[in-house]
Amino acid sequence: MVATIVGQALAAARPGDRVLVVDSGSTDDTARRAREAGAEVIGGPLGKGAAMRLAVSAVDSEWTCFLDADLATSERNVPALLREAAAGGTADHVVGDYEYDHPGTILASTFTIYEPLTARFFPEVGHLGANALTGYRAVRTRLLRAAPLPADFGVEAFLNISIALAGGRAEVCHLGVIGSRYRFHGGSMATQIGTRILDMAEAHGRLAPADRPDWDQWLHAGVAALAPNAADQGRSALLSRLFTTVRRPMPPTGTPTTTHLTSHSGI
Ligand SMILES: O=c1ccn([C@@H]2O[C@H](COP(=O)(O)OP(=O)(O)O)[C@@H](O)[C@H]2O)c(=O)[nH]1
Ligand SMILES: O=C(O)[C@@H](COP(=O)(O)O)O[C@H]1O[C@H](CO)[C@@H](O)[C@H](O)[C@H]1O
Repeated sequence: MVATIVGQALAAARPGDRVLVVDSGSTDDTARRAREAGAEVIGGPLGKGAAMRLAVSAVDSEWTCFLDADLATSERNVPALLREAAAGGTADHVVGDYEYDHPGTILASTFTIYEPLTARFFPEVGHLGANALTGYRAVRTRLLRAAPLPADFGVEAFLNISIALAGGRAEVCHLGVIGSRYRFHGGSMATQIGTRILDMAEAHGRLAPADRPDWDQWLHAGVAALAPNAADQGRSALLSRLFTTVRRPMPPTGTPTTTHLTSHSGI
């Protein structure tokens, strides 16, 4: 499967570009297939963000384009569309939105975990399309070096938030219909996304540490609601369950502590 996206990247590449595949602890034939397709392959640790971090340390181009390995079909060349948007506009971060080839696909953790938490704690991120956690995006490389990327699936939430906080301008680029493997990660992906946002909210003084257990509980309950449920009969039942989840009240939030600010104020 990796050969498809490598072929697209090679077709989109310009002189000086590198097409890198980080083989992050895969146990299948990914490395060989990627090499045979024409990519440079570097061995890396398990974890999506860890793989992306390694790639960032290996490039020196102005832009870095991230592409998921499991693209099976697409109407147009995905990296070429991302490059075009990056080169032709004023954005620092191009977020690739796309249609799934299965029209019933519901991005459950995106809309029950990522969207509500980001809207609550980081409203400056704004709306980044229907698939804000997309694995297809281009970022100005200097913005990727400001802080190490988290090792897990919280990496896209981290990018959306940290680039917005740094004043980077995001733009959504439409990639058409993409066919890829879709799997439920047993809640671990949703937990990683939510935990990353809550960690960042605490680190940026937007969530008081004393309130964190209530938010962890809110996250935990949301993740539990995402698991496939035998009682769901079709898409409507699943959606209805997710809507109930989205509407559950968020914990009240106290004022984050600001003692470090007053102690430096000199007043
Ligand atoms: O340890 C990992 C896990 C994932 N990935 C990359 O992250 C993408 C998305 O992961 P996955 O397909 O498991 O998630 P999904 O897109 O189904 O939510 C994969 O295609 C890989 O390119 C990776 O590099 N290392
Ligand atoms: O499978 C998908 O399309 C989503 C997750 O969908 P959900 O909202 O968890 O159902 O995965 C995206 O988000 C991950 C975490 O940010 C990224 O790493 C994937 O590349 C991206 O496809």
